[in-house]
Amino acid sequence: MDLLVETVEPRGVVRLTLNRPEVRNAFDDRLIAELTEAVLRHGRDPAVRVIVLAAQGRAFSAGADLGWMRRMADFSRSENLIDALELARMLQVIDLCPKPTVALVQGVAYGGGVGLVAACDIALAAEPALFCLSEVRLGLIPAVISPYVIRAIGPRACRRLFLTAETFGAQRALGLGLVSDVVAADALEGVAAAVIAALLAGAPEAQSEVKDLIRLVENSVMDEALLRESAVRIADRRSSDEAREGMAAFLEKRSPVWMTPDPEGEEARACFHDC
Ligand SMILES: C/C(=C\C(=O)SCCNC(=O)CCNC(=O)[C@H](O)C(C)(C)COP(=O)(O)OP(=O)(O)OC[C@H]1O[C@@H](n2cnc3c(N)ncnc32)[C@H](O)[C@@H]1OP(=O)(O)O)CC(=O)O
Repeated sequence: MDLLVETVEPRGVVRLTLNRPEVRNAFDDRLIAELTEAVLRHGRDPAVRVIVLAAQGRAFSAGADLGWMRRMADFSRSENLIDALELARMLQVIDLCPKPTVALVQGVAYGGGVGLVAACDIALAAEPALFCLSEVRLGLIPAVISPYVIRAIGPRACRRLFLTAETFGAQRALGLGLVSDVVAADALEGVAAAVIAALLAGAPEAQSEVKDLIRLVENSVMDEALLRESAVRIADRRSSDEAREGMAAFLEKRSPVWMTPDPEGEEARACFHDC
């Protein structure tokens, strides 16, 4: 399997591991299809609370598989377009996933690998991680990844990094906003566990709505309609079951009990997580 899919502890966490270490986890059409399907399926599953994206071996991802890209070069324009749209869809599915996504970047991320990092909500990078938007050195362009990378680090930094294709380390990635944290290599799993615990303590529907709201703000100009929309959302949220439970738990000095639908969809099930 090019993608390992595991349900791991604590309950509610799914770990997706890129598993093509022999090509530094470069993704071809098969891995793209597997990753897209896995994120879609687990993103819809009410029992899943957090999706972790990790990688096997010493690289996080060398981006698009250049053997596959080279083969595609001999196909027609429309076949290339269909193929490129699948790559674009994979990033969009990760970006729009209603569950929090956490990338564990333990090694190099090149080209499309940087796109994967940028599309996740949270990215933890281990010190040896190296990043490169290498496309122009290959005569390619960072195209389908650009919306996510430009959103993460802004157009000024993108001009520098897209045009020079220079490599940069985890600390610079942190300064640019490409990753959320930099940790020592041997601390990556421990920090990930702490972040996952914090995510599990939050209310699932509220987290999904937060992601939606961030997207709305990112895609809007700061106008009256946006201010009103954000007010409408919190007004509605206050009376939601989750908010009632969260506020009651605080006032009663206890941990909240988040309700999630049964995985079979038959009955509501209480899901308790320690804060
Ligand atoms: C998404 C879009 C575009 C892209 O993503 S374009 C691709 C961008 N990626 C790159 O430029 C990375 C190219 N690879 C490297 O520079 C290096 O391999 C590395 C990632 C820095 C790792 O170096 P290391 O020394 O650890 O490993 P090797 O170079 O010896 O590679 C081992 C093995 O893996 C093969 N390989 C590496 N990367 C790829 C790749 N991207 N595709 C296919 N194969 C790859 C390499 O050839 C070696 O194979 P051997 O058979 O063992 O020789 C477009 C958009 O945004 O729209």
